[in-house]
Amino acid sequence: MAKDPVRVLVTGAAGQIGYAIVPMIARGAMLGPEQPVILHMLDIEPAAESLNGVKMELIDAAFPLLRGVVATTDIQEACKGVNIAVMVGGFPRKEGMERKDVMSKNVSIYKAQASALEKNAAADVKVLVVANPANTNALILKEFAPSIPEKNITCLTRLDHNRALGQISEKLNVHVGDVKNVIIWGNHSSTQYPDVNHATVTVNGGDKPVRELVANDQWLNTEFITTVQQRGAAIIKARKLSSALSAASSACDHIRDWVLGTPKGSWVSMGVYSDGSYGIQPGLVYSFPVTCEKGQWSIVQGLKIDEFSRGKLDATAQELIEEKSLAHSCLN
Ligand SMILES: NC(=O)c1ccc[n+]([C@@H]2O[C@H](COP(=O)([O-])OP(=O)(O)OC[C@H]3O[C@@H](n4cnc5c(N)ncnc54)[C@H](O)[C@@H]3O)[C@@H](O)[C@H]2O)c1
Ligand SMILES: O=C(O)C[C@H](O)C(=O)O
Repeated sequence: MAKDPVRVLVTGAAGQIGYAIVPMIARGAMLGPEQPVILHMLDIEPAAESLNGVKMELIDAAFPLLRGVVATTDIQEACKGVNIAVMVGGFPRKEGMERKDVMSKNVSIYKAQASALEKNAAADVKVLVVANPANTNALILKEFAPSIPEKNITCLTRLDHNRALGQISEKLNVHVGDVKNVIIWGNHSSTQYPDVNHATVTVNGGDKPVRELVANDQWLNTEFITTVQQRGAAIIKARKLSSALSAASSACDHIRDWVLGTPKGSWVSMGVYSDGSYGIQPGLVYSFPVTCEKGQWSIVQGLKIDEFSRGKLDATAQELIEEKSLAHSCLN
């Protein structure tokens, strides 16, 4: 039997990530090759004409899975009945800025859009916040949309996760698809902790620890970590624009695994509302290792955290505590 279409909202759809992600969604990269979709695209008034151009291109691309396009500058209309909301709308940082430098502009957008989502979206809407500062924007959205279950509001750290997989694959000269179970802990910022202590590579049908294969703790504990932490800044320096195709692709990965499930034996990183796991205080949106099944994520429990990692987990939590109070002061 033909499946009913799923309504997917992309905010900031006339921007860079928007332009990269809408064809991916319309081709099935987010919800699978059998799932029809209706795209809801939101942008602001000055971008209305450009947004309409994106709609024209979507029609011209004749995607068989695409069953409709709503392109609007009206937030209420954009949110009507959406099942998935990918929140990209906002302002990107420029060279020399930290992601929290776009805080005051972006958190107020998330406060305003929270109530529109709450009022208009499907009751079980799954929300992914991409715009920076992603964890704190997601937290603000959660606080101002109290009727959306907290488990349904997440932020993107899958890009950092994929960057970590990419660095290991390059170092070991192995296929990236054979590397798994890296972890991004904490904030999508330069304090995030990319952790390879539980990561493995499939070699001759068996899983071998990344630490054993790399055999260079000095590199893993220094350069590897800073490369992943600073990758967003390196892309901005090179392109003069922040990452877009990799962000769009990772956002599709995030939703796909959340909805369709993570492969057996592997986990991914997602920014989720903390429940106190690993000693991270509740009340923060923090990136954890998660597995997903039947549309629900759960934090992987029981991983051993050594002293080096403990310090890093706590430092990025501390930054999120500070961002949270800065965000609240921007909203007052
Ligand atoms: N979490 C991540 O891994 C990650 C990765 C890359 C980029 N980002 C962030 O994603 C965001 C978007 O990046 P981009 O490169 O696409 O930027 P962009 O400037 O190209 O596009 C952003 C779009 O959002 C629109 N917009 C602004 N205010 C809006 C509002 N109130 N409602 C709806 N739309 C609005 C703008 O008009 C623009 O079209 C930035 O904040 C960037 O820092 C996050
Ligand atoms: O670094 C940025 O500002 C953009 C994005 O968050 C990224 O990680 O590429």
